[in-house]
Amino acid sequence: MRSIRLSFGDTAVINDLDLDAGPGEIICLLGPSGCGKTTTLRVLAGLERPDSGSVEIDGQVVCDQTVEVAPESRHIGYLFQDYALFPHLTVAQNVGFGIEGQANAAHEVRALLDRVQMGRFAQAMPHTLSGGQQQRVALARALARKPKLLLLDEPFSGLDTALKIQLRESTHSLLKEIGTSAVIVTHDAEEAMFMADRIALMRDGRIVQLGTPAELYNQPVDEFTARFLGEVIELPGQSNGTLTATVAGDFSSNKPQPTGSVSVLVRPEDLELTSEDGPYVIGHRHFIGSHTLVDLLGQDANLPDIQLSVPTAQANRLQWGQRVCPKSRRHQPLLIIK
Ligand SMILES: Nc1ncnc2c1ncn2[C@@H]1O[C@H](COP(=O)(O)OP(=O)(O)OP(=O)(O)O)[C@@H](O)[C@H]1O
Repeated sequence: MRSIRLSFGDTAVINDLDLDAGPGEIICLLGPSGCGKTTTLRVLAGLERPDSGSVEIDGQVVCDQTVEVAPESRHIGYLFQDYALFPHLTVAQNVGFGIEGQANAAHEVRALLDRVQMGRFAQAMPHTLSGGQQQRVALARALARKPKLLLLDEPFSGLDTALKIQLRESTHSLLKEIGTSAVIVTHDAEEAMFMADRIALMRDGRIVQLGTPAELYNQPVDEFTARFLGEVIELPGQSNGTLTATVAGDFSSNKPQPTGSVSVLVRPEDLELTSEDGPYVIGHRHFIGSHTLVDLLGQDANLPDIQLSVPTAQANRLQWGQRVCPKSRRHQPLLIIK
């Protein structure tokens, strides 16, 4: 899609949005509630007409100022957030809906249901299925017409954590096996990192950053991206423009930096705890298995408390009130901000 703009009344919901998905590529639209993810998906599907811009699917313009191809003629599959299965049709009829007349339709339906491990439920009615089973049927139905592009809106929301993890894995494998390009909407950064080849992080109807999960996680363009993708620790620092000194060590960056008093953002896993006499003391420890979360209480007014995940064996050797110092494993910061 190119230069897409869309307003509802006076409110601009999509602002000049460009997005491409390569063959077989999985793109995740990630962002907070209301940033325009679902609307972007609906524009791709033809369920919403943009005020300007164009949409092309597999080399064919399906929407611009003069063209408007109907949703059913766009060769897309759409997996709705609530799955939207037809309640009065069986599982097999749901999957076969729209391909009934085609040669081999029954065989295709059976093969798809087997692929999503729902073969033995072919004659079941949707209301008798669990949420996870309904999701798999809806996925099979979305794939039945062999779409050029598959659109999935929050495909794992409303499922419990264990099932979500299992379905993410199986959906990812299936999409990669079939090789369909897909755009997935989610507000869950971990889910986006798991599923996506590239993530488009959105805010206020714009893409803030587009890149691989590792690029967004390790080289965020701004504080919003850094915090949205994972936990961040903020260390106060003094910068001369090239080198920034903090309690956890010196940071240098090849990008221009602000000078004077700054904040250095780092990922918690880039800090290690040393028993060196430092400006923090040990506070509460929260055992969570192989690691323990340790509260470090800043002993200086401008040093906020932080929490680090420390191997439990090391954490058990720490004493309440002991002075310690975190050290950075890397000299490259995530970001330096004023
Ligand atoms: N048909 C509509 N009429 C008016 N406003 C709408 C309409 N559809 C969406 N909006 C508004 O557009 C904005 C973006 O909505 P959208 O559903 O695309 O966001 P989202 O990022 O998918 O959010 P969520 O994760 O909560 O679903 C929101 O402020 C929403 O209230």
